Amino acid sequence: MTLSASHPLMDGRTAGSPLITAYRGGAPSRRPVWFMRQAGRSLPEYRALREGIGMLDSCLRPDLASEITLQPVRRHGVDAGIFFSDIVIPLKLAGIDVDIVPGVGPVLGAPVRTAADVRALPKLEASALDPIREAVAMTVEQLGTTPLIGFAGAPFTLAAYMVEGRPSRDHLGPRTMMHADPETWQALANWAADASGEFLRAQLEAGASAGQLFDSWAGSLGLADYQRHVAPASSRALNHVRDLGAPLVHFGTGTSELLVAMRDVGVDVVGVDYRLPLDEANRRLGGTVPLQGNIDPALLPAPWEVLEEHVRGVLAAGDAAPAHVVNLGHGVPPETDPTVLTRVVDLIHSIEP
Ligand SMILES: Cc1c2[nH]c(c1CCC(=O)O)Cc1[nH]c(c(CCC(=O)O)c1C)Cc1[nH]c(c(CCC(=O)O)c1C)Cc1[nH]c(c(C)c1CCC(=O)O)C2
Repeated sequence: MTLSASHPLMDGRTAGSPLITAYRGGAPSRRPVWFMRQAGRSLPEYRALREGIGMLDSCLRPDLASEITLQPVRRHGVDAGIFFSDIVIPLKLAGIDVDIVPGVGPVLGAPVRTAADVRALPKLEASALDPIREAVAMTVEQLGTTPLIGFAGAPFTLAAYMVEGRPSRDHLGPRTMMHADPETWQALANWAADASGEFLRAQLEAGASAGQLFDSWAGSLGLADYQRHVAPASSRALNHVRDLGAPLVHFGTGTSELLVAMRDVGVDVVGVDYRLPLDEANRRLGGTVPLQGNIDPALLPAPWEVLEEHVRGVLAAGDAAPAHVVNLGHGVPPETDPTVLTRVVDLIHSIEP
């Protein structure tokens, strides 16, 4: 463990928090809850702050990134902040031409498709991550005993954007490359692993108390492809931070068939999307790890009675796991009424852990 003695996980601020207790498989004082994409367009205070400022620019201004991270913690009383940034920030900081186009997602100036393209990828310099370190440090200062979760994109999800050059449905480009030119694929996946790993390490060292690897698009892969062409790179990304001793979470969507393989890259907690009930996910994992999930975002606009019954069902299914951190099965949809999220948090906290 090389976190400094004044790190929130080391100086007594967050180690006993409900989130970190549950991530470590213990019995928390209340059932912890946070939401993927809790910061963002569902909040009017976010839209006001972002007025006229590009998404990636806002991520690289420490004062803005910090304030946006804190907004949902103040409003909803969730058990964690998730650092406001994006999985493509390490690409941007390495000098790659990438932007986030509103309503579309990450778009690259030039896709990365050949061995020469991969060889020409720039190295992410440690000093380029300074705005990230500064934003995290400002944020944990304000968060006090509430832990901050750092994150990074998993190599497959990042490489999917890099090969396609933009969001795609089926991720044919990267899935072709891993078979047609496995050496180039491996070099690209390793580049992405190292960039993501360093991005996550910067957040953890600067004060984040846990880390989540997002492999949002891993569900487009069969198990054999995942194990052979993807899992080693995901493990390599996490090798950058394992010595720090902070709990690590692994999440993807459409990954019901991949849960065991995703655990086996070496994580403490598995995130489950909305497709698989948590008791079944726990059965597939043999009761080995705490689970995070999995309120269906589609139910957030449903009548309260319908949503409440669903949330209670998620908690009951989560009881099967060694420990449970409540989340959504994917991110908060931008049109979500934020008062509903606060009500969900209050409901969860009112129930015996
Ligand atoms: C696939 C992925 C991306 N980025 C991310 C993932 C993995 C998680 C997931 O599956 O959702 C990760 C991410 N992106 C963002 C966060 C912040 C923390 C959080 O609150 O969860 C996190 C953890 C902010 C963001 N990242 C983005 C927004 C929206 C930007 C805006 O406000 O206009 C936010 C708040 C942009 C983004 N960035 C990306 C997409 C697909 C988009 C949406 C594009 C759109 O619909 O406009 C790539």
